[in-house]
Amino acid sequence: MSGHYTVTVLGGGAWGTALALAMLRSGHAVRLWARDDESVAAISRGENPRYLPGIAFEAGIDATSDLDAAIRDTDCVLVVTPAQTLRSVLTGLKGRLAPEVPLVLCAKGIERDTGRLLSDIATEILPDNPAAALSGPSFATDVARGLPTAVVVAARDEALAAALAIRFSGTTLRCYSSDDLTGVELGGALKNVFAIAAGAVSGAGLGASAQAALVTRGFVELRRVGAAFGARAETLMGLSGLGDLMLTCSSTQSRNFAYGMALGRHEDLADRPLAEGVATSGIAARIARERDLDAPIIKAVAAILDGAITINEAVTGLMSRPLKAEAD
Ligand SMILES: NC(=O)C1=CN([C@@H]2O[C@H](COP(=O)(O)OP(=O)(O)OC[C@H]3O[C@@H](n4cnc5c(N)ncnc54)[C@H](O)[C@@H]3O)[C@@H](O)[C@H]2O)C=CC1
Ligand SMILES: O=C(CO)COP(=O)(O)O
Repeated sequence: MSGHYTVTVLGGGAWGTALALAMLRSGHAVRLWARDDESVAAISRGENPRYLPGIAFEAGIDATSDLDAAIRDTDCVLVVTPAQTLRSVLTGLKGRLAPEVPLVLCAKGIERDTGRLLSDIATEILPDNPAAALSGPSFATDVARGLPTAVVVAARDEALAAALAIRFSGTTLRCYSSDDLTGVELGGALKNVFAIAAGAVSGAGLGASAQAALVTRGFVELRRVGAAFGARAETLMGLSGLGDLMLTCSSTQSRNFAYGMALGRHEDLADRPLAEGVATSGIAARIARERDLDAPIIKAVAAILDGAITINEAVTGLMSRPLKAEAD
């Protein structure tokens, strides 16, 4: 896996910038496409004050707002815009991106209107480009600062996943590989819903014991939903699943956890940073209903966000469910 490799990152937010830096530090030529000139100029200067305030980074990312220039003769495209924008971003690549160039999906979510996983959207729109996903416990600020981080790169083609993981890994980013694309995608998408729930428990002052119970039972739901999608249990016990739950269900650095905290404290929820779990909770609850899956926490988060129930009512509902064996 040696030789010159060009990586294109689509998205100039926190995670796009951090991954571009990680790719640069792994020795690749890196282009970053952002839709606004302000971000392009800032990233070229070595900063991204809007999304990574206070972090100065090395020069070397070739930032541009010209999509064709960004994808020309590239070896790999990392798609790092929010999950609900993936369809429009990939549609913009149609007829422009060379076939066979892998698409590495780095957002964490499920399409709100269709319930589709991001790799399904990619395969629908760009069937000639193999889809992969990168996920795991990784705050953009940590990665941008060069702190040690481990993630998983998944593709249905095991050899592709392994090749990408080797390419992407560097001294501070360690990439494991997996052929369980569905499991890796679901782990990343659903942990955001549980992070909102954990944040709400914290914000509402319900105690550390309740928070631990919530995350543990959330993990059970993740495994149930995962099984319905054909995800492997061991994948969900890995970095994109348990690992990301541990990170984002316990840290105010997580935007989803912080969103939940604000919810629990009855703070204003307008104009907050991106919290992917908001969109994912509604569609995940719908999927659970349609497939008759036992997912009370997911459904409670969706109902709270819809304004259908309060946090107190959700807690009462969860605590008064029929008693049963833990393993059921
Ligand atoms: N920030 C983090 O620590 C991590 C984020 N992620 C995931 O990465 C994805 C992106 O998150 P962030 O970069 O953190 O969000 P962000 O809010 O920091 O940045 C989003 C970027 O996408 C751009 N964007 C939005 N809509 C667009 C469109 N239609 N076309 C082109 N560009 C568009 C925005 O201008 C902005 O530059 C999310 O799914 C998130 O869950 C995953 C791991 C870590
Ligand atoms: O996915 C993340 C870390 O792995 C980032 O979490 P937030 O989007 O909640 O900030």
